[in-house]
Parts: sequence; structure tokens; C-alpha cells
Amino acid sequence: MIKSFASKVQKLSTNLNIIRILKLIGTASKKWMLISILFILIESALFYASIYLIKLLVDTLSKHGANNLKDEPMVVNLLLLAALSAILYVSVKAISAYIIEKQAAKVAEYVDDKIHRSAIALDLSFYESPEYFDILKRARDMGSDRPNLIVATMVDIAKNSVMLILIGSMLVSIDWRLFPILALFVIPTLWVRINFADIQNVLRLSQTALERKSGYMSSLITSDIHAKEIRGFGLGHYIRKKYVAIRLELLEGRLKISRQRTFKEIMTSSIATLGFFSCIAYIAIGSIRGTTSVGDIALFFIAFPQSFTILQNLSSGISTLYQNNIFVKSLFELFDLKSNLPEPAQPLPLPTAQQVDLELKQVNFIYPHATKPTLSNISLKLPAGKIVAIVGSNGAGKSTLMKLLCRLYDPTSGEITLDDKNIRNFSSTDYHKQICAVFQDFGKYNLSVADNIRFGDIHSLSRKPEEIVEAARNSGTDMFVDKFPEGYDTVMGRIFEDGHEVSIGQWQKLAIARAFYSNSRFIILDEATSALDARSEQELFDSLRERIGNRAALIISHRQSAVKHADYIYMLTEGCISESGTHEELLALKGTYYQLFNSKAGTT
Ligand SMILES: Nc1ncnc2c1ncn2[C@@H]1O[C@H](COP(=O)(O)OP(=O)(O)OP(=O)(O)O)[C@@H](O)[C@H]1O
Repeated sequence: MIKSFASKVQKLSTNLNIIRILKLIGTASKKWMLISILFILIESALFYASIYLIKLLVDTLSKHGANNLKDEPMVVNLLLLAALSAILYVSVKAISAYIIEKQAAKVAEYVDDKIHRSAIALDLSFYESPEYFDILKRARDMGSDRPNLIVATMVDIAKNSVMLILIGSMLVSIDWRLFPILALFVIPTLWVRINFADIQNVLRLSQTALERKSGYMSSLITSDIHAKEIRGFGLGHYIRKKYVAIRLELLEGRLKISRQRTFKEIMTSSIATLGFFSCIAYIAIGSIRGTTSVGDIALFFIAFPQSFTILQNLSSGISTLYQNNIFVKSLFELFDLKSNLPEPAQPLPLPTAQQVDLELKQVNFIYPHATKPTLSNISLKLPAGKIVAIVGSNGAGKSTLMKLLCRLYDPTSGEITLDDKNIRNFSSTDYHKQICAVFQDFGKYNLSVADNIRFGDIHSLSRKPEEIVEAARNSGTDMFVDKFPEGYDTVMGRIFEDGHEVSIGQWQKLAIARAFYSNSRFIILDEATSALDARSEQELFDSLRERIGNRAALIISHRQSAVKHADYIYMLTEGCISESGTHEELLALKGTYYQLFNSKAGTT
């Protein structure tokens, strides 16, 4: 057991990330960390002083007897000092609690912000990976309370360690054997707690995916997104039962461990209590035989239960740290994740010329974790000021190509160039400003209409409010916004009380307005008009060239009406370009493009 305990302690010191946690706490609130340390020292010193003064008092009383008037001032002084240090001790303890709360709040704020910063810095591939979601879930599960708990536990461990040294030295002054005997009896409790914290951590790791699944089931039942289908198909109770089954499975795993731990804790706590009473018996015998002074007996009865409590507190503090280590580890894992899109050491300046082309040259792409390529040997050009379209059946790779153009992923091989320079040579912030995309699953921001449009160019300070109105007009958004009493200040969506819900097509117009508002050189529309009525769609595409000004546009669509005006069209088939040309040329070819738009399923 001793060997196993030693290896546990070693594992504990290497695995607990203590240094890194301390660094994190220091970075989050250096001032409050130093104040905390100061208060730990003051509190411990006062605690020691108040106990030691009582020992001196008892010694003085027992030496001369209470009727010795000569010692009266001394007794009064000792009494006053003991009372004063006890009052100071409780006051400092109360202030310490406030300091810990303040420090913990600072750490929680810092951790929260760092999680958000890390999540923002990661590229899209992390959001499409289950492993990343597991890390993110555990890091998010830190919650706002867990950093508080960790800070409070660390402070508690520090305080208890200092007190243990002070109280231990008191006990050693009575009899050196007392302290090691007590420690020896407490070790099994610590061993069991660490051991089970370890087992619990392994269980938590293995349960993360299932926890996420249960969270997903719960969100299906409670979210507004699925509310219609859940009711329409009567799925509510089916999903609820699945949720309950998962929760039961999770609970059973945890309870199994808790049952084993309860049994072992009863055993080890009994051993510790036995040690406690053995020491009392030892001192009681010493006092009967007259080998221990009355002051020492008083000191023992005050200090000994305290040292027992301190040892217990230390053991539960360490096991709390150990239990929370899985979340701390995930937090640091999240902080350590690096984007798969490296930034150039010396980014090139963006081209200044008006007319620059965006080009894919022999691009191949395989999704992370996928086994076969989604795009193979793609070469296409989006010339300055031109409108280019990409068509293809479901799963052909159109949206993937768009993700590469937006540099949400880097090609596996081949290159994408802007003005003949590989886009990897530009800083991603600079490059992202060159491209603006309306995705199939575009964002719906429950904010004002103006904010929804302004998000297209949020960093520019020189834009005028009239430009928001112009973008709204170009996308057809003005037709419904003008009817709102609060116009562009109207809050969209129904999440907030004063929100105004609009139709999916109207949301889509708002997303297009956002793209039009942006100052990018290139606009990509991926099925961006799928929810628009036929007239609005036709109007938009018929005059797209005027609406986008001198920018180039890439249109991804299944509809002939959306692509027929394009200067050039690429047909994508199973990740490869199978045909290319103008609308008329492709129809004349009578190949896949022709079949797509002239088959019964084809849309016009
Ligand atoms: N995140 C991903 N991870 C792995 N594979 C993916 C991922 N996203 C898409 N794929 C694969 O890439 C293929 C192409 O998907 P993509 O979304 O690019 O097709 P699409 O042409 O836009 O289809 P649609 O017309 O239905 O929108 C899919 O069949 C799928 O197998």
C-alpha cells in the first residue's frame, strides 16, 4: 500500500498542474493572490498565538494557584492577549473569506474570457470534430463555480499546511511521537480519496461523449429549432425516454464507484478515529502518571483535535483538487490547442490593384478524419469583377470549395492564390476581409436590423448609416424593414422580449444585405437565395452585377435562374470539375449540366 501511495503522490504532483494553476491564478489576479498569501500568514500566526497564549495561561494558573495575587496582572494580560488574538483571528478569517471570493471571481472571469478567446482563435475543423467538442465541453463544465472552488481549495490547502506546521510543532513540543502517529492513521483516508478521485476522473473522461449525447437529446426537446418537428412527428416522449436511459446509464456508472468509495471511506475514517483516540489515551496515561504538565494537557486538548481536523481538511482539499483536475486539464488542453491554419511569420501586404483574381490551382482536399478526398484536382478562376457559378448535385463538394476559398480550411495540396500569391502568405485577418460569404446555414443575430447588416464590416469606423440602408435596398431587406415602427433599430428574432420575428426568406435577405454591406473584393453566395420567393430571386440575380458594384461574385446554386447570367460556370461532379463554360456552351454540350437542368427533377 505504501508503494502504491507513493506512486499516487508522485502522480498527483505531476498530474495536478499545480504550478500551471498557480500561474493562471497569478495572471488573473496577482494583487489578490499576494493579499491572500499575506492573510494566510496573518491568520495562521493569530491562530497559533491564541492557542499558545491559552497554554501559557493554564501553565501560570497551575504553577501558582489561582489565589496568588502576585501573578494576577500576568494572568489578566495573558487572558487579554489570548482574547485579543482570538478576536483578531476570527476577524481576519472573515476578511480572508471575502478576499478568496474576490480572487476567485477574478479567476472565473479570466478563465471564461480565455475560453472564449481560445474558441474564437480555433479554425473551423475543430468545430467539426467530436474530440474538440469533448475538450470544449469539459472546459465549459469548469463553469463559473469551479474556478472559485479550485482557488478556495488551493488557499485552504496553503492555509492548512501552514497551520499544520505550527500545530505540529506544538504537538511535538508535548511529545514528538504524537504527530507521526496521527499522520500515519490519516494516510489511509488520503490514499482512498486520491484513489477514488483517480477512478472518478477516468469514468468522467469515458462518459464525456455520453454526457454530450444526453445534452443533445435534452436540447432536441427544449430548443425552438426542433419544436415544430418534435410536435409534428410526436417525437417528444421517444426522445425523452432515450434521454432518461442515457442519464440512468451515466448515473449507474457513478453510483457504482460511490458505493465502493463509501465502504472504503468508512474503514479508513474508522482507522483515523482510532489513531485520534490512541493519542488521547497516550496523553491521558501521561497525565495520570504525572509526566505531562497541565499546560501541555490543555494545549493537547486544544491543538490535537485541530491538527486532526487540519489533516482531514488537507486530505479532502487534495482529493477535491484531484477530482477537479480533469476539468483543469481540459481547460489547459483547450488553451494549448493551436489552429491548423498557420499564420505567416511575415505576412505579405494585400494587393492594392483594383483588378485582382482569386484562383484555385490543382487543389485537392481531404477533410480531417475522412478517408477519401472531397475535392480532386480543382483548378478554377474567379476573375476580378466577374460572376462565376458552380453547380453540381448534392454532396459534389460545392460548399467545401467555398470553405477553402474563405480559408476556413487549407487545401491538402495545390494552392489558392490572390493576385498570384498563395493566400497562406497573407494574414488570415487581412485575407478574410477580402471575401464575404453567405452560407447555407447563415447566421441569425437576435440584434437590431442595423447590427445584422453592420456585421458585414464591423471593424470599419468610417462607414455611414446610409450605407446600411443601401445594402438593405440591394438585398430587398428594406421592403420589410421600412414597415417596422423602429426601422433599422428593430431587434430581430424572438429570443428577447422586444424582438421581432421574420420569415426565413426575410432572414436570408438580411444575410445577403450583410454581404453587400461588406467591403470585400469577392462575394460568395452558397444557395443564398433558396428561401427567397421566385420574384425576389429573379430580381436579385437579373441585376446582381449592378448590386455588387465592381466586386466579383461566386454563386453556388441548384437553380438555373441563379446561374444562367454568370460569366462562367463550373460543373462539379463528385469533387472534380467535369464541365465548364458559359450557360449556352454547357447546354450545347448536352452533358451533365444539360441533364441537371433539363431532367424532371431539375429546377429552372
Ligand atoms: N465536416 C466534414 N467532415 C467530413 N466530411 C465532410 C464534411 N463536410 C462535408 N463532408 C463530405 O464532403 C462531401 C461534400 O460536401 P459539401 O457540403 O461540400 O457538398 P455540396 O456540394 O455543397 O452539397 P449540397 O448541394 O447538398 O449542399 C459530403 O458528401 C461529405 O461526405
